[in-house]
Amino acid sequence: MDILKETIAQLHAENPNSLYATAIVVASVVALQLRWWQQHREFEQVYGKANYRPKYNPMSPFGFVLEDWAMARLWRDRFTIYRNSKRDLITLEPTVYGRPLLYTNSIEVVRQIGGGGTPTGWWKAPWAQLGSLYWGNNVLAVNDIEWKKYRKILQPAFNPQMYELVWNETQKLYHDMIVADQWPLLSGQTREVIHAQVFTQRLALCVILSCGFGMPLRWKEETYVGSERVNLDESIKFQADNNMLISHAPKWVLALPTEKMRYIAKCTNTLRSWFEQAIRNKRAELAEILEETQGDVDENYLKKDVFTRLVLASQADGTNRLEDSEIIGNTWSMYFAGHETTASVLAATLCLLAVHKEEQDIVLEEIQKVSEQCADETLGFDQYDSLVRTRSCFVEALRMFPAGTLVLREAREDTILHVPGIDANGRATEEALHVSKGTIIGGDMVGIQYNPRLYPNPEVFRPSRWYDSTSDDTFTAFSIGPRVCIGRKFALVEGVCFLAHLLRDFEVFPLLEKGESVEAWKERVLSRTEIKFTLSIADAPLLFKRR
Ligand code: HEM
Repeated sequence: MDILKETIAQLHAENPNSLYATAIVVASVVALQLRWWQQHREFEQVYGKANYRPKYNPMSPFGFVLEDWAMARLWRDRFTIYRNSKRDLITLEPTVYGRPLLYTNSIEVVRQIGGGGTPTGWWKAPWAQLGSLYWGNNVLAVNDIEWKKYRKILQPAFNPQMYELVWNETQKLYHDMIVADQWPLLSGQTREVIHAQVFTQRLALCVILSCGFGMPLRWKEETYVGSERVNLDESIKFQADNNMLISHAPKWVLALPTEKMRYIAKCTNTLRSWFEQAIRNKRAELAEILEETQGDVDENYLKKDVFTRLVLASQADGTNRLEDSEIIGNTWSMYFAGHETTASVLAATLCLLAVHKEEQDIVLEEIQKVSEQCADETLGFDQYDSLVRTRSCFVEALRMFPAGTLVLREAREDTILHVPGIDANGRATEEALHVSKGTIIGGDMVGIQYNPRLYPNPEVFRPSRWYDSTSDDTFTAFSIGPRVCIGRKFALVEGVCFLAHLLRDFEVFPLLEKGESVEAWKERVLSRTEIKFTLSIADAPLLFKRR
């Protein structure tokens, strides 16, 4: 306030006409404040007094910059924010900046809002998708006919052949990693890893490149692209970490001559060159195949991988045709959705197993038993279904650290939501809540995974909750309904294969700092997350001992 007064006084001194300017500034501030106040009043009239008051709207740029996307606070308060609400829904009213919105920790509500394939009901509002639309329209960000078109192009690539490839590629990369990074080979030898994410991210990048895009990469292979001499892995990571800034900041901010902005430009150019080159190469490959087969291309080739299908669609006629920007947008969304997410969950699984020796023993017993039934003890994709306990550890870690944090939707019309809850006598209830057009709701994936109605004692790492899962739909952290994660099985196969190989060869322990107890390690590692576009465990310091 003092700064405002000083600025006004200075303006007056320098120029008497500044009175008009001052009046305009003050009127704008008052109008904004009134608008803010009116929005909040209307919201309270419809949905009742706020249950939760963070400073900023979690999805706003302010929330992102000033409070680690304010999601950090939702993570910190995950055991308490829904406690005083009788229904699995709260009203969240920012006290400093941003529109009020609803938040839910009910998977049943997510099922109702999670569509996006119809022109009515709930949708992914374009204002909330700026971060995902930077590279072009894509399946993650759009709605209605466009979404259906992308999903129809991409879905056939997610087939048993692809999952088998994911398994084989993960297995190959694991062995590559052991040799290239010189992991110990003699029993009892150890390896200290300060950030397990370094190798889980490399794995996830190589697997998505190979199985999603048909571009195999060896563990140590360099991925320099174009003239900028920036590594591809690094560019993707930097882009993802700074996505909010890149997609929301005005052009002049990105052109500022600071080190960070120059590096952002380099990473963006690297990725753009890579996308353009990849499209050119794929078009050339397709032309050759069409010539060789005289247009009679094998059905399996047409389902081959996501990238082939996207480039093929750019040669289609009519409404199914894709522009280059749509190929790039969809390629980016696959990278983004399929890379960091899986890598984060793998790191979290290893951390949780490091401090739950009893669970590690259960998994080892399963892996050894299943291996014994294989020729040469080589685990193949056929064994995936038998590794139930290994998969359960991955899914339980995903529950505790849900990499996809938010299913965000806006009501396109007045509608009714059926919201579950529990009454004062502990009986299950269901409320029909009238929701007005324009209301925003966040399907809070952290809230859902820690909802005691869905997962009793949610703070406990208990993989056995998943032993009897007969349907993938029970893995709620991948969302639910028509817009369920398209890469769900891809991530599960990659995670299980890598864990089965690593845990068969190595015992994992927490890597303690000097004088640190295991309890202190748990506090340092398991209670801190990093939330950018995805949620991940902040650090994963581990010690691996060769069995
Ligand atoms: C553990 C790993 C993963 C987690 C936790 C995860 C989580 C999610 C969630 C929660 C959604 C719903 C988002 C929304 O509706 O707003 C989603 C959608 C999506 N995911 Fe995943 N995902 C993972 C791995 C993958 C992989 C490996 C791929 C690709 C190979 C992928 C591709 C996608 C795509 C394209 C969508 C958009 C689907 C649509 O809207 O139709 N994800 N994911």
